[in-house]
Amino acid sequence: MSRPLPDGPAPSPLTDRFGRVHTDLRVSLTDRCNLRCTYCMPAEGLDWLPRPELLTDDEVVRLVDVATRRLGITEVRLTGGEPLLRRGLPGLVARLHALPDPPELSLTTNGIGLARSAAALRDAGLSRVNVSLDTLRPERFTAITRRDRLPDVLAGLRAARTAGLAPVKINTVPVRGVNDDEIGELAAFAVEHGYRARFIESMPLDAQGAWDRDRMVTAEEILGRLGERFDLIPAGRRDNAPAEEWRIAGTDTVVGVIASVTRPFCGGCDRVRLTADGHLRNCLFATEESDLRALLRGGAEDTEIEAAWRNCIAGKGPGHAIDSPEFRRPDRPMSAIGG
Ligand SMILES: Nc1nc2c(ncn2[C@@H]2O[C@H](COP(=O)(O)OP(=O)(O)OP(=O)(O)O)[C@@H](O)[C@H]2O)c(=O)[nH]1
Ligand SMILES: C[S@@+](CC[C@H](N)C(=O)[O-])C[C@H]1O[C@@H](n2cnc3c(N)ncnc32)[C@H](O)[C@@H]1O
Ligand code: SF4
Ligand code: SF4
Repeated sequence: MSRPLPDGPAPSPLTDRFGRVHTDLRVSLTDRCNLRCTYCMPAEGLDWLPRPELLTDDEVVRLVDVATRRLGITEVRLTGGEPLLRRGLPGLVARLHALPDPPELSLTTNGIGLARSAAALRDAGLSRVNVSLDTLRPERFTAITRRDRLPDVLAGLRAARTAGLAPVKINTVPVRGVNDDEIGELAAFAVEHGYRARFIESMPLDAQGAWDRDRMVTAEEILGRLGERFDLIPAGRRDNAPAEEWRIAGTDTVVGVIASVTRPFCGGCDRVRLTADGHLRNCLFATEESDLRALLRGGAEDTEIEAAWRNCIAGKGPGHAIDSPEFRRPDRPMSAIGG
């Protein structure tokens, strides 16, 4: 939505050739991670970006400033890799919150370290947080993430709720034969503790290229599992958000399904992504990027950054083509794009 500015014209919307208006920016703050989820990256990790290649805090703030003042971006989600690994994150959040046209700020995290930082992040201006959790069973957690950190994640969830980073949403990627039998339990856990639960179809974006459609648990199956245990009342979809949502009858708990593969929502896509090394991507599955870091470090004016951004969005395709024979994985995996 266009908003008037105290010192200039309202930003003109960031519209692509299909008429989709982009208001949601996802910013990856690092490609590093302290977990090794099997559906995301290999046990040995990846060749992390060298630190000088990462955008500095000043550079992130400058790009978000341009995006909010000139391009109509209203929401910014901080992600990664694991964004809580970024040093001084509350300070960066505070700077983004203090911009002339501050966006709504949210965070997607694996929750490790959130127990320590939730209150500081809220005080800095973070609105809400989504925490990834694939199982409630310690041994299974270690098998899925290759790290023994379940208590840290649960403590992070509690701290986020206590800090009022609401709603706290849990993101679960069910994998057949691994944790798909826990869908009902995870939803019951959300009811008991006042979280929202979302179940995500896995996508061919793991770094090892091992994604297998047959191991992906479909939205239909997820809803079948939930339906065995609960009555679900449709709650619709919030604007262009990926999650279709239901309220669990007799509770205030909302559960969602993100069916990127079997029920793609590309027709309403309002997202653009900035990688940790400053490359703009018009789609999770984009095969081309626009190097904003080179512009920044070359001394570009705001107008040049704005033009590059609009040009990137102008080249956006209709959506992913996971089911097409021509489908080609992007060069970067999910953890390096910013999920
Ligand atoms: N295909 C596709 N999937 C997406 C996109 N954005 C998010 N997702 C999927 O949704 C999952 C959860 O993303 P989150 O980072 O929690 O963000 P979100 O669901 O947009 O967050 P809310 O604003 O709280 O609804 C990701 O892991 C992706 O699998 C997108 O633009 N395209
Ligand atoms: C890439 S992670 C980055 C943020 C943080 N490390 C986390 O796990 O929340 C963002 C989201 O992507 C999801 N994700 C990772 N690999 C995925 C895949 N192959 N398909 C679908 N979602 C995936 C994770 O479950 C998580 O909810
Ligand atoms: S899903 Fe998130 S926590 Fe898991 S390995 Fe990927 S980036 Fe790390
Ligand atoms: S796959 Fe691309 S076009 Fe489709 S919703 Fe995701 S980012 Fe948007």
